[in-house]
Amino acid sequence: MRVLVATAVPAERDAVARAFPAGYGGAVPGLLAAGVGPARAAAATAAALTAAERDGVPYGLVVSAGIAGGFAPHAPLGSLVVADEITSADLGAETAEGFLPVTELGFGTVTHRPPEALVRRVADATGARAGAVLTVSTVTGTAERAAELRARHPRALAEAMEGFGVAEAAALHGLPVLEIRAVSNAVGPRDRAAWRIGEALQALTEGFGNLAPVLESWNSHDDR
Ligand SMILES: O=C(O)c1cccc(C(=O)CC[C@H]2O[C@@H](n3cnc4c(=O)[nH]cnc43)[C@H](O)[C@@H]2O)c1
Repeated sequence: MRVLVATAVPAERDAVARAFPAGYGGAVPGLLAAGVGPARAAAATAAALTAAERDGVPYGLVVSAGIAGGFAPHAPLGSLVVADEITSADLGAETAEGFLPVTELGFGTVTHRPPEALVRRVADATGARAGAVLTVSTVTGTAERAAELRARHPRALAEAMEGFGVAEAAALHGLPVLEIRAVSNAVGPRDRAAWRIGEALQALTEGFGNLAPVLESWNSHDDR
């Protein structure tokens, strides 16, 4: 089964690629730097999946991967998280009574759920914490917004900007999805000096190194 790993930027793609050095004996995933944000990620991932199908080499699993903000104290800097739900946190309507997700407006979806058994295997193999990973179009920059998101999503471990878009593309192609993130900063007040992007990229490389046998041995029938 072929695996497509979609990151946002080339630095994340290259961090994943370092887990599969020249001479690596197993299957190397397809790697795509899809761009930042859910819309760009969805469009680029859908295009890659369509091209692979057209060329007769379809993918069987799609992975959204990269760095993320972690909700303290649940996801510390440098740690890995794996999504057991991929939820769009800002797709909906603001009302006087608070935020309403699009599902409560009568359309769409706001959550995709990766295969449970695969999430467990990823967590066991990498030490990643499993929980909700939120997709946002605006990076959180205040403690108030961080608290509001956690109040609405008490299981949230991290926020990033692409997972839901990648998951929408995978779903349109009838494919399972995973989201794996390495925490580069805390969700909350903006503090660029506190970002640990290098450490997070290193954690991503190590995580994918440990993950490789899991991805190679998993097939979607395991979860049915
Ligand atoms: O300017 C800022 O204050 C700021 C804070 C955190 C991240 C950014 C980015 O532009 C990175 C976006 C990029 O990285 C992922 N990412 C990393 N940390 C976060 C976060 O705390 N919230 C949302 N996304 C994050 C994201 O998936 C993008 O690909 C700027």
